[in-house]
Amino acid sequence: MTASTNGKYDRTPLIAGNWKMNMDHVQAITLLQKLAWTLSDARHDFKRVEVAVFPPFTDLRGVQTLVQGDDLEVVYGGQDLSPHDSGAYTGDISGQFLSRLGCRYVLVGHSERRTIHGESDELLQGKVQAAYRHGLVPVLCVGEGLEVRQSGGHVEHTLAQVRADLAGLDAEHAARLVIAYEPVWAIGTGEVAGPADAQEMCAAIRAELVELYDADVASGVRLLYGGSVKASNAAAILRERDVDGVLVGGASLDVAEFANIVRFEHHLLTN
Ligand SMILES: O=C(CO)COP(=O)(O)O
Repeated sequence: MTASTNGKYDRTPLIAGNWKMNMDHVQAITLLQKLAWTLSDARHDFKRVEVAVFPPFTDLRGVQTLVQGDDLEVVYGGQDLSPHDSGAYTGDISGQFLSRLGCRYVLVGHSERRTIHGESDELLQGKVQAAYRHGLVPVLCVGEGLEVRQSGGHVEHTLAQVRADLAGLDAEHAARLVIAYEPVWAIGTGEVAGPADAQEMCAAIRAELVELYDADVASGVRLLYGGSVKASNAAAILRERDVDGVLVGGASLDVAEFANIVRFEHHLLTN
């Protein structure tokens, strides 16, 4: 256990807000400023619980300027990146650009990219590698759809994604990885996987990382849960042993709600 942990976790919890295709660059500044004020009023300790936001690409320059100008401790990342570094890839964004904008993280393989844009595991493998080439930490998103869940194949399905997307990644890089388990049936639906479901999958992913790498690597990787997370259910999910954070969609657009998720420890103490 290190000084930066919260006393219960071996890994610093990460509370991340995926804004998806919401908030233009003007709205983004207002949202982030309010979030920073709210957390500062609450004396949030960002070293104990890390806070990250994933705004649309067009917001990132403004976010960078605000974070640097006001010395904010919120970190940020891109929602996607190209597997390539530069060239004739119209509409794509290089990890180099994200890195230059001060991003710490980048989402890779969000289910909306996998389904709407048909992103394959082969492509995602290239994106994971590209993230590391540019000094970004990938937040690799995995998870099953409703049919797979109903057939009981959710663990094997999700682990197969982990294996495929991490193929060729060495232990040194893998140790810094973040993986988000986001069951597709629980995203934006109000359906939330129970804490036990989140723990089941996170434990299975951690065990898979022991197989793929070793126990040291596996114990350092942070595993998040995502899918209809709100202030009212976050604390129970985050209490689970292998769940090290949450990736929040809709609720991250509401400052008070998101701030309460960030302050889940407070809920653990008071509820
Ligand atoms: O996809 C998600 C986060 O990446 C989850 O979205 P919701 O929290 O809106 O269900």
